[in-house]
Amino acid sequence: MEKLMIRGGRPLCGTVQISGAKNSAVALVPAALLAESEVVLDNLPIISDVAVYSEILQELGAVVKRDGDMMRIDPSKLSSKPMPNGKVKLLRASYYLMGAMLGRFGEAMIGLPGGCNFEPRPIDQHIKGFEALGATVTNEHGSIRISAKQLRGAKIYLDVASVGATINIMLAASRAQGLTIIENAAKEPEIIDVATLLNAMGAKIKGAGTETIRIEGVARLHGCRHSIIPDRIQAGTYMIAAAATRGDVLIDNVIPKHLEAMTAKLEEMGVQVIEMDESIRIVGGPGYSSIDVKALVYPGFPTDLQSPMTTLLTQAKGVSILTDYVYGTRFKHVPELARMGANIRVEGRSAVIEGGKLNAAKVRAADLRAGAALVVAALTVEEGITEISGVEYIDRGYDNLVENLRRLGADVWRETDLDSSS
Ligand SMILES: CC(=O)N[C@H]1[C@@H](OP(=O)(O)OP(=O)(O)OC[C@H]2O[C@@H](n3ccc(=O)[nH]c3=O)[C@H](O)[C@@H]2O)O[C@H](CO)[C@@H](O)[C@@H]1O
Ligand SMILES: C=C(OP(=O)(O)O)C(=O)O
Repeated sequence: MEKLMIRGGRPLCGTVQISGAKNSAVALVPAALLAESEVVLDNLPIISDVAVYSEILQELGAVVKRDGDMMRIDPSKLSSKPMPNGKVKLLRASYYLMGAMLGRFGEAMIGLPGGCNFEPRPIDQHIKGFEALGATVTNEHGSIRISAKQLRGAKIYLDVASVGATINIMLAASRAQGLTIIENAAKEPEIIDVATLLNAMGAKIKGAGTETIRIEGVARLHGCRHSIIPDRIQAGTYMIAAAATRGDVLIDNVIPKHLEAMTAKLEEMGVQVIEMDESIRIVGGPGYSSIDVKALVYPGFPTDLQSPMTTLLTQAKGVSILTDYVYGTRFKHVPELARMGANIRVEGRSAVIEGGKLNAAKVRAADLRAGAALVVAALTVEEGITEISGVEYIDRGYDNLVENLRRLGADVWRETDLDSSS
């Protein structure tokens, strides 16, 4: 295992290129399994979640070729195979194999997903959707077995606007007989990206990005070429890091519309945000005001930016309150920030943050965005070196992090974490 070493105190300055979105990529790669010929994905992020997914696809018999940010997936020789354990346990989004394999073969046997377990993350709405489509779903020793002689379109109301359930139902329903209507669907941009890919493969999906999605099932899907949308969470993290270090950073290859909640909150604090067509410039200032933030489903402030935003709020004057209405206990970054001198208390689903300087410390990333919060914190520290272990979580979602930060002037490097290997 490795750890990140950061000597902070330098304002980030320059330009950073944002890669394709993790949460799109981990859905688009399994979506390709529904095609009967080659799918080419461009602008894929180089992150461990995608690397693991490509290994899973090869175990299932797909031919996968990767060249930088491009991946060719030929699923024509794919076979239906149970995947109870192994790599599916390494990432959360392995649940998309359920919808993809069910759509392609009428059956799937997949182990329960792994990934960042910052709190219990049920998949009851995914299962409710598969059952509504006519599948039988059983839990066998921690694996989900799903089978259907013939998937049939249905009207499905989601109790919560779940990103994963919306996409999983779209995947399976693309190959069902007749019309599926998802009500109270999630509206995240990654859902539109998946629908765009599926439609390019021959699916008939309308309404993605709204709360009602209509999917007219088709008999077969074919290959295509698709470019993945930019990662709004990665972009938001760099926006936060630029503001926290009082820097001046141009964040390039973004869709500013996807970052409206982030932009609004930064402006409210007193950060200068300049939006262009495909980039956003952040100009930090000497002092920021405390604010309240509510993490909500899209287009609200994203829960995936809640942890790094907590760090930024330690740099504001006074008391800020950050409430997470999506994941009410996603606060594993808080005790680690406290080791760095932060004054934060968790009350119910809120973090109450009092502004103040942070110190260097040895800290541990317990999940992906908790890791991002610690990286931003370390960049603000004026004296000493912060050591962040648990880098494997950060590598799940940040393409080229160390190089990007170095190009922006940060003093950051990786070292072998001898403590974790002993
Ligand atoms: C791979 C991927 O895209 N991950 C994202 C996805 O996760 P994921 O798709 O797992 O998150 P969901 O949108 O499903 O979860 C939203 C809320 O619904 C609840 N819920 C969800 C499903 C279900 O069957 N039952 C249920 O109760 C969850 O506990 C949570 O409180 O959306 C989350 C919310 O934006 C993000 O934090 C994750 O980065
Ligand atoms: C929670 C996240 O991802 P996942 O759902 O893949 O664990 C995230 O990206 O912040």
